[in-house]
Amino acid sequence: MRPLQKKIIAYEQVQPQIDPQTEIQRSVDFMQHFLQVNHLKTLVLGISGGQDSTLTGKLAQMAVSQLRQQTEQPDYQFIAVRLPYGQQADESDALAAVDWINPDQVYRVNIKPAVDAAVASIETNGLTISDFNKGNLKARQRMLVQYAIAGACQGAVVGTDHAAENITGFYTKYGDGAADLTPLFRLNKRQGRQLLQFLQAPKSLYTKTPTADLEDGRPGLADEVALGVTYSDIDNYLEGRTVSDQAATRIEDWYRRTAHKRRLPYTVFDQLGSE
Ligand SMILES: NC(=O)c1ccc[n+]([C@@H]2O[C@H](COP(=O)([O-])OP(=O)(O)OC[C@H]3O[C@@H](n4cnc5c(N)ncnc54)[C@H](O)[C@@H]3O)[C@@H](O)[C@H]2O)c1
Ligand SMILES: Nc1ncnc2c1ncn2[C@@H]1O[C@H](COP(=O)(O)O)[C@@H](O)[C@H]1O
Ligand SMILES: O=P(O)(O)OP(=O)(O)O
Ligand SMILES: [Mg+2]
Repeated sequence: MRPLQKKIIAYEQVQPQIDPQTEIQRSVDFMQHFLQVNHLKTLVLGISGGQDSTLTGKLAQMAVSQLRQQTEQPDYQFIAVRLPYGQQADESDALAAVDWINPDQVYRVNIKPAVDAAVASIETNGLTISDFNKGNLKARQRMLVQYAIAGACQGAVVGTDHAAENITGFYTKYGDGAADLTPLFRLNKRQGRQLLQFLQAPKSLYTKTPTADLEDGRPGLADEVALGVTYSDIDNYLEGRTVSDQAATRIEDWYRRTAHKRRLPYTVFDQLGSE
């Protein structure tokens, strides 16, 4: 195994094989424990219609439903948040995901007015906000809304980050990368799919092409196209298998370039340039 591969696997804590039932219970137990020790009542998560939020949302709903039964406290709840930027092209997938999760509450906030207003205000200073940059602003606006909801409901924001996204830093810093707990951490993309299959999710939701869908000019751009490497290669790498030198180099390049996202902000005590 490549030396950096070994180091990354140790950090991401991915197992080469999993038992889906065990991992489902592990994430559910973790979320319940998190709520109880922090005296919080609500889990909040944006549901996009993609694989990761479908799985995380289902596990969050399972966690609070069981907790209500076990504790006889009715105030534990899961709030699913629909956060389209105007009209979402794959709205039907988002509705199918919400339908399957069957959340206690569903809120809907159109982020378009806030995002467009922010871009317009910033641009009055003579700056141009690129479509890519605006995409990250959308992700941050979604996070802002989720934190406002959590703040109003004794809640915590759940993140959907998992090993295959974490290793590549394929998320917006302080956007979808910001959360209070990440119950999928340790799983790669195919293991998340395994959990959805075990839970008998609609097949279309776990066979769907993963997309951040952030850019106006490239709607539904596949993560794998943006990354230049497939999830299959990333998953194999994380399971300690051999992948082509080209794929490994690409993955390790993403890993190095995004080191700043997997840590707290730099301070005067940091050795800059040492990562
Ligand atoms: N597919 C899409 O539609 C789409 C659109 C936008 C973004 N994305 C993805 O979302 C992710 C986010 O994009 P991003 O990483 O360009 O933006 P980001 O906002 O997550 O991170 C960039 C910011 O991090 C900070 N930063 C950069 N390098 C740093 C360093 N070495 N040390 C400390 N801070 C540093 C800077 O503030 C910079 O603006 C990417 O993986 C991108 O591909 C996808
Ligand atoms: N359109 C969306 N509605 C609600 N929540 C969303 C939407 N798009 C993204 N999200 C949330 O962000 C994460 C990350 O998405 P990626 O596809 O991995 O970029 C997603 O899991 C949702 O929680
Ligand atoms: O985060 P999601 O739910 O949008 O899943 P994907 O990353 O597969 O688009
Ligand atoms: Mg997505």
